[in-house]
Amino acid sequence: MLTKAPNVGTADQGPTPTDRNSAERGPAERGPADRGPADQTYFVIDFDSTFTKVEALDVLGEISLIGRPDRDDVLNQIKVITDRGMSGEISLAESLRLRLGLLNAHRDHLPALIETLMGKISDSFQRNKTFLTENADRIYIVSSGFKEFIVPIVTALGIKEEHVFANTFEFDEAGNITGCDCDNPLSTDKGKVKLIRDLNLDGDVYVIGDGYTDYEIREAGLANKFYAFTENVVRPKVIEKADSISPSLDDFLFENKLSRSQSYPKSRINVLLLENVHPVAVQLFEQEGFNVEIRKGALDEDELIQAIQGVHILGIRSKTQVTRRVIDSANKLMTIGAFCIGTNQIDLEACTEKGIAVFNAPYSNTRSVVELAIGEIIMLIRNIVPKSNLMHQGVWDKSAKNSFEVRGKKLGLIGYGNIGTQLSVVAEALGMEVYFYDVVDKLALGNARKCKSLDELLAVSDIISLHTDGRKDNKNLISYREFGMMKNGVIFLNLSRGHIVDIPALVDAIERGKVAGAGIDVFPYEPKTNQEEFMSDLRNLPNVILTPHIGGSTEEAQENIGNFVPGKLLEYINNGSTYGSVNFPELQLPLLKGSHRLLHIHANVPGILAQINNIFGKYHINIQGQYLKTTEQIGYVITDIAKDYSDEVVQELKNIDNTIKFRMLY
Ligand SMILES: NC(=O)c1ccc[n+]([C@@H]2O[C@H](COP(=O)([O-])OP(=O)(O)OC[C@H]3O[C@@H](n4cnc5c(N)ncnc54)[C@H](O)[C@@H]3O)[C@@H](O)[C@H]2O)c1
Ligand SMILES: O=C(O)[C@H](O)COP(=O)(O)O
Repeated sequence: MLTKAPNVGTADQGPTPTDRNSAERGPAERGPADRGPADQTYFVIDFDSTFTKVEALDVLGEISLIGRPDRDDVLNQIKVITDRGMSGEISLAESLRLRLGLLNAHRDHLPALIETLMGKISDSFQRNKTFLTENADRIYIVSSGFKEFIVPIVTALGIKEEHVFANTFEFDEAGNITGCDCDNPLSTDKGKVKLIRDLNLDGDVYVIGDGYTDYEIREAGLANKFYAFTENVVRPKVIEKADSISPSLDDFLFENKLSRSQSYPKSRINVLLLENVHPVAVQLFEQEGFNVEIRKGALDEDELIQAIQGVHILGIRSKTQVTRRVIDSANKLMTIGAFCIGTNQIDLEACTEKGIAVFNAPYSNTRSVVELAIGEIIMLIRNIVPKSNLMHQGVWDKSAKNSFEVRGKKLGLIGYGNIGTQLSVVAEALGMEVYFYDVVDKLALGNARKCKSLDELLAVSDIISLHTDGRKDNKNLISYREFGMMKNGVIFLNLSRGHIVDIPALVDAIERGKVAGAGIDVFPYEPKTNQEEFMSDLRNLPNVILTPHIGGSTEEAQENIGNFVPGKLLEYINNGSTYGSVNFPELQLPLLKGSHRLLHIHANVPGILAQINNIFGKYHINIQGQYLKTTEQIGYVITDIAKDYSDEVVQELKNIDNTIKFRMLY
């Protein structure tokens, strides 16, 4: 059932994963409680590389040095000096003096500088304008930069001008910047310390910045905590001094339970990508602000159990076995992306029971498999492999014996899904007669003929290609009996899943000449990494093409998958949409705008929706949109509500019997 209400729009939210059974106080539980700071709490915020993504004097140099032949060289010198000053290697006063000397800047350069900086405000500061505005009384910008450009930038986000403490430029009569006001403590070493001492803030002080001079405030005992801000720049020397690291302002606000734009800071979302997933996927997750860890090969069960701790999003390909033990031990896992078609390597039942949504890429590599199958069919029926091997040994064996055209041959496809049907069409274009057998009644494409049974297909085909899915029941689908039913000299291909073919039976059929040529891409056991030796009785048999599970391994397919799967995972994480999930009720949700979205995953038993709505009724909460979909095992209810609600509502929703997972998005 799907119920829907209007007026739901966009939002930029992170997830708030909460496992009902988890003892840990999860972020979802914090949502409505996250309000303003206690009285007499002050936030001291740095400007360059914290409030903005850049160092303003670097940008000023880019403007003021335009046309100078040594521009790049001078800019580089400025950057080096900035970094040395920021990490405490040289004094602040020295760093300022050196940089101003190199800049050759003029008053007329300032409007362009301000315009550039306006576009370089740190993303998380832009997102949290409401926090900055609502708490303007307690926020101080303290910087060794210059008021001339800081004030217009920070006041645009609600900061009070009188709370901006920074240097001021000195100009000569012609408007050239000649230096800075030397009486300002911020132009001197430990200037921020002097300033904060003079401010005499009466309460708790939290300092957020990327530089050593920010840490000095804490070192002097004038702040409760120093947060190293790493959204734009990571300075190891500063980090090692910090009480805490804030990869974004959202993270800082989350840590301090303050109201913020994201329900859960994206910088806290951990992604683990295994098996050489395409770099475009890494990029997509990083652009989103997630932490991404990548590993080249697959992991075994114990390794994965270790690696998955704290991971919210797992990305794998066909090799990694995600067993029930792995799922049971995953403490934060919300979703799994199979960067391939097959999902037989994942215990989907265990995932569903734990409320973990699984996605795959059902189409992105199908064409690649089809092309490889066609290529192999031609190579095998022409007996090319032995001929090529002989040529490498210097043997010239020109003959037409056992070499045939594919035109007019009968191709039997077992499994007529996304790959089987495409292969059917391409094979017909080459003049082959296509037969197929599928357990599901499928529409025949082109002139393909449907077989009533597997046996019928086995008996009629000159070439047999396997394209069934990897469900457990298909283990040894093709064994001694099936090879026995095939024509003598059949060409046999398996580019689907290794366990579907009984390898001893295949070896026997090849050795007896029943199978004249075989193309095998998938194996019951496959090496975990490229370093592991491939062991198989299929090695060194005549006219057998062995490939290392590369049916879908083309640049095009991998890039397509690398784009497709993160798209699905991000929609789920950011919006709750499950469209395309292989184990969850599928819901394509509208983007969220202006409301809070509560996502409730539960065992599919009667009465849960009524219980959820009773709670909303009890607390007089107006539902702006509600969506429900169920599968046999689970139900997924999404409710968009107005922002104002209490902790009790969340607690009661989580306490409903049979709740599997609950999270909130805003
Ligand atoms: N070698 C590779 O690199 C590579 C790449 C992509 C896909 N694959 C594998 O190829 C296979 C096919 O992929 P797809 O995208 O076409 O899958 P699909 O799900 O679209 O199609 C599979 C078809 O097989 C049918 N089927 C299942 N069991 C059957 C049986 N016992 N007898 C007859 N029909 C049966 C299903 O009804 C379905 O129509 C999958 O196993 C997939 O994992 C391998
Ligand atoms: O299921 C698939 O798509 C194929 O088997 C390809 O798997 P891979 O991504 O591990 O190569």
